[in-house]
Formats: sequence, structure tokens, C-alpha cells
Amino acid sequence: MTARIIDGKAFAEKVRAHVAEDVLAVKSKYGITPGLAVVIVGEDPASQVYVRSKVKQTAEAGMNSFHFEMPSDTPEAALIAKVQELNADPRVNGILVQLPLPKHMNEATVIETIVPEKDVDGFHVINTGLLAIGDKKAMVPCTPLGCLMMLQETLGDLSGKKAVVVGRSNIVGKPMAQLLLNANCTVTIAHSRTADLKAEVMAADIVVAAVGRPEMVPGSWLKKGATVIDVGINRIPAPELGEGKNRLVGDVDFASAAEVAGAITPVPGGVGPMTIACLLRNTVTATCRQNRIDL
Ligand SMILES: Nc1nc(=O)c2c([nH]1)NC[C@@H]1CN(c3ccc(C(=O)N[C@@H](CCC(=O)O)C(=O)O)cc3)C=[N+]21
Repeated sequence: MTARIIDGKAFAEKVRAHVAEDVLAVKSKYGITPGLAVVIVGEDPASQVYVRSKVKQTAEAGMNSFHFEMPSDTPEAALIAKVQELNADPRVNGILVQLPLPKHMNEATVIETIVPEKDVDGFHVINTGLLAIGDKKAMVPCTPLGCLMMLQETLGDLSGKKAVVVGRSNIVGKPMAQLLLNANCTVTIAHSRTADLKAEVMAADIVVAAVGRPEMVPGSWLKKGATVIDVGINRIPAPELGEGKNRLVGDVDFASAAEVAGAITPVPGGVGPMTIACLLRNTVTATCRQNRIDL
């Protein structure tokens, strides 16, 4: 069997085109331009590519993009003051504080400072709680939302499917499990202490891998025909490409998994582009809610 490749890049382009249409409508009907503010503390070279495409795609969607870089030794109080300033700025509809933050900061304290209505990452406890009770007002974290969209596009109705989420982070694993549960899947969350990970994965129709360990899920663990969503973005040395070169791999061993799976997302070109598209989508949603606009 050779799996169907789920083209996240192409899907994300469609989502962004739709977002651009909505932005145009909000502008022409209400004279409002959605604005997204991104705050980055310290310079993490791995996030540079991500930030650049985020800024570029915000502009392409016709939205305003506000960008703030603060040095890594910024006091937490100064970052909180910045967030409060953005909370109060009517041109800013969405606020993203790039994670991880430097170790001297408490991430939860900073995230809880963002007003929930502008929390386009969906990381605020209010949004986490709204998602947990299945309330449509929840801002849903971008990566799990992108994964859900790809699953629905691939499988249609997810009701009754057995899903395993490998990884229990607050930003991917837990919200992913909530979304799958809200979509009527039977959900297992597996993690580093799971007794028999292979058996859990083997039982699943849907596998979402979000652990950050390069190629840790081999094809031999998969049920035949399973749908595999690979959230991992790992940079590993690739001497075959030349000295000092790297390549991107997921948390799933793509070559062996593609022999067994029914459909699978590639890395790159799978979940990553969908994450950014969903961030833009969330920013438009936030703009409409803040201005009581019904598109
Ligand atoms: N508050 C916060 N929200 C985030 O959503 C967030 C964050 N912090 N911190 C960093 C991570 C990382 N992240 C990525 C999103 C898209 C790609 C992406 O589009 N990747 C391309 C490849 C890019 C490349 O070639 O390196 C792909 O997978 O095809 C990557 C990484 C969002 N993050």
C-alpha cells in the first residue's frame, strides 16, 4: 500500500485565499483592517523562518502585521506591559507571544495577561476551558485546528473513529485530543509513560504524532490504512546533503509509514503551513467578534 499524501501546503493556500476574501469583506463593509501583533523575546534561529513566513502571509491576506522584538534579558514585567499595551490597542485584533519564552519568565503568567478575545493562539486558560466544554466561542490553538481540518478533509465525518494522540503538551497534544473528542472520536492520549505505545498506535484509525522526537513512530506500528498526521518538525544532521547540512523530519518515519498508512502528512509541507493559515483565520474570527461583525 502507498499512502495518499495530504498536501498541507496546498490546503493552507486555499484556507488563506478564503481568509483574504473575508478580510476584503470586513474592510469594504466595515472599514476595519484585521491586525495581528507578534511579540518575540530573544532570537531563536529555528523560529526565524516561521516568523518570516508569518509576516509575509499576514500581509498577503491583506491584514496589518505588527511585529515586536525584545532582547532575551527583557524583564517579565516589561513583556507584560507590552501585552497590556496591545490589549488596549484597537488596531490589534490578535496577539501572539512566541513560545518558548526565556527561562526567567513564567509563560502562563504572560499568556494569561492577553485578553482572551485577542488570544489567537488559543493558549489562555479561558479558551482552554471553552474548548474543553465544547463552546464555539473558544479560540482554538492553530496547530491542532489545522490537523483537524486535514483529518476532516481526508476522512469526512470522524464519528466513532479511534484516535491516538502521541504527546500531551498544552499547545498541541491536549487541545488536539479535545478537538477529536468534540468530533466524536474515541480518543487515547499516549505519552512518555504509556506502557505499550506500539499497541496504542496499532489500534488507531487516526494517529496524531506530536512529541518532538525525530522519526519515532515507524510504519510497523500502524494499522493498515490509518490516517497519520505528523506534527513534528525536527531538524536533523544530513551529511548525505553535504557537510554541516540539516534536513527536516517529522515524528513519524515517513518512508515506512507511507507503506502502511492510508493517508499521511509530509514534513515539511504538512501541518506547518496549516498552522499559519489557521493563525490568520483566528485573527479574522477575533476581529469579527470584537466588532460584532457577522460575515
Ligand atoms: N505562540 C506560539 N504559537 C505558535 O504557533 C508557535 C510558537 N509560539 N512558537 C514556535 C512554534 C513553531 N511553529 C511553526 C509553524 C509553522 C511552521 C511551518 O510552516 N513549517 C514549514 C517548514 C519551515 C522550514 O522549512 O523550516 C513546514 O512544515 O512546511 C513551522 C513552525 C509555530 N509555533
